[in-house]
Amino acid sequence: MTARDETPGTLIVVVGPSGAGKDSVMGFAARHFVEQPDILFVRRVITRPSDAGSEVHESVSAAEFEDMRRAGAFAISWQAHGLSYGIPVEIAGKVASGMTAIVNGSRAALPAIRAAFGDIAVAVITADTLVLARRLAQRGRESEEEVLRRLTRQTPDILAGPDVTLIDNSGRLDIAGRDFIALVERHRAKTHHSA
Ligand SMILES: Nc1ncnc2c1ncn2[C@@H]1O[C@H](COP(=O)(O)OP(=O)(O)OP(=O)(O)O)[C@@H](O)[C@H]1O
Ligand SMILES: O=P(O)(O)OC[C@H]1O[C@H](OP(=O)(O)O)[C@H](O)[C@@H]1O
Repeated sequence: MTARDETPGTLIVVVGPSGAGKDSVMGFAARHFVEQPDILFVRRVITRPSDAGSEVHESVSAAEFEDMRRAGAFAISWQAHGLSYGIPVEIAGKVASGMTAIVNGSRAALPAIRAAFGDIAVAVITADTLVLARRLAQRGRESEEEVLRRLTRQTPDILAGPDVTLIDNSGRLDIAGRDFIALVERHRAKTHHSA
């Protein structure tokens, strides 16, 4: 019996290079699944000001983040780009109770996320390198230097694996968004069948 058979819900972890459109694709799906009680878009805790970017997150200071981490507030936490990110510990219980939870993850933290949650689904959002560069420059959230660091960030190769689905967002957002919605629906159907 696999962990998926034992766990009614699924954690869908969205990863991919900076600028590929993880937040945009998740936002598209969140509008589609609005008021669906079994679908949860996880609000991350991040040491980033709340007015930076489109992601709705809980913004905390570095000291507050460390206090929360020590108190066991996170199912998993990681660091990247000089920031700390945490997934609230309550999410594990919600997945165990049958919800389909969707979170913006990290390629580098995938092994730790798998270790914490067991059987997960991974959605890799990709886009051509030139598209990434253009989008990050246009978004304007980071300095030119930081954009360059993001474009050249070295991460483990996670494109293969039975739990991995690739979604190309080089083109229109609604095309990638619908592919992602279909992925969520597939996992949701598994939950309903095992109930
Ligand atoms: N399909 C698309 N077509 C045009 N612009 C897009 C598309 N998808 C995303 N964008 C834009 O590209 C920029 C990067 O998107 P987004 O912030 O969603 O990426 P991300 O993968 O979450 O990046 P990061 O990891 O840096 O947070 C944003 O300004 C967004 O509006
Ligand atoms: O490069 P990898 O390890 O995939 O991801 C590192 C971090 O970068 C992105 O965060 P942000 O929202 O752009 O700050 C991701 O969401 C992740 O938390």
